[in-house]
Amino acid sequence: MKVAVLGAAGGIGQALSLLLKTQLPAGSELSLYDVAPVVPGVAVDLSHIPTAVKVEGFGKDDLDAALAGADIVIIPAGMPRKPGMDRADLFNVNASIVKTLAEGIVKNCPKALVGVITNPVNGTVPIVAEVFKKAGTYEANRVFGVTTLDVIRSEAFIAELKGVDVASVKVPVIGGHSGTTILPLLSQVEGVEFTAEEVEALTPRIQNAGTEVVNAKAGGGSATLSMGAAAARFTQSLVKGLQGEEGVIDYAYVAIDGGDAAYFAHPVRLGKNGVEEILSYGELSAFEEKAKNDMLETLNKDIQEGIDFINA
Ligand SMILES: NC(=O)C1=CN([C@@H]2O[C@H](COP(=O)(O)OP(=O)(O)OC[C@H]3O[C@@H](n4cnc5c(N)ncnc54)[C@H](O)[C@@H]3O)[C@@H](O)[C@H]2O)C=CC1
Ligand SMILES: O=C([O-])CC(=O)C(=O)O
Repeated sequence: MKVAVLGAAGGIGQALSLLLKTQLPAGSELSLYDVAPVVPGVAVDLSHIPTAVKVEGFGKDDLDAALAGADIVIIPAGMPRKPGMDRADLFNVNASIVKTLAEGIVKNCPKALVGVITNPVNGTVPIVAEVFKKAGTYEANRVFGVTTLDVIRSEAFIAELKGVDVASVKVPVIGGHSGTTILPLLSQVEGVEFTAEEVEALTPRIQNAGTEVVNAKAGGGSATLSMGAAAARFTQSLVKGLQGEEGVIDYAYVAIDGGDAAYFAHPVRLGKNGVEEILSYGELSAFEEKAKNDMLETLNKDIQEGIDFINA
């Protein structure tokens, strides 16, 4: 199993790479790519951790070698937010970074499963898909926007609010990955009940949790450690699917035919080809149904911006 992390020297990239070095199956290869000159050092540093995962670092001119034969590519490359910015404000800088990296994937590992972390995820996932379409290598089941941070935050906040064991909390989160497009389905959380007031307070807390971190870091970036943990958890789901494990279900922002929008976070069953089945997110409460309908205009605009970036 070869896993490539593109943007591996950054805040998320380093946290994720550390977790992958300690969690990937024995015999895996971890390929670290970044344009920052520190990346070979990150690889040497990680290589001193005694696990059976081989780590190699690749600098800015070595994207081809970093990607050659990769089974999974995770992309946290790009600029993070500062206080006062929306994720959409990152589009201009990050769109071209994601485009370049997607072109590298087309050339070197067109069958890889690709997890996009770079914001704005609502628009960067369509960019990857459009690059693959242009090259004739697109398979919708292999491209994912990583929304796991919304899921793990929901788990943490609910366990804290309700005083329950966090390991027992499971929270579906659907939609996109910015503001109101993030929709936690609190009505479906088993074993806990929420009052209407709790739903009205907790839903925006989850939607604005990224901003909570951006403001607390006061200009020093956005979530990196929790995102590293989230991305490691999602990568493990992809790995388990590739290894043929049965019943691997996770949430991700994926292309949907005839769904709420062209891309929408759903529960998906993962397997040897990535998404084996897009599962229904089930019944929504009246509050959730309204929140879903209200978000679609923003989400569709974000998606179109990504599509237009490649095709305009
Ligand atoms: N999907 C999600 O839930 C989340 C997404 N993010 C996003 O992840 C991205 C990265 O965030 P951080 O790691 O905090 O930023 P960072 O600035 O710490 O790291 C970004 C890394 O990307 C590298 N990079 C820039 N251009 C590159 C290129 N063309 N090829 C390879 N590497 C390149 C930089 O050298 C740097 O090492 C941001 O866009 C941020 O908004 C952050 C948190 C959560
Ligand atoms: O808020 C940001 O800019 C980073 C992010 O996507 C998150 O933490 O959910």
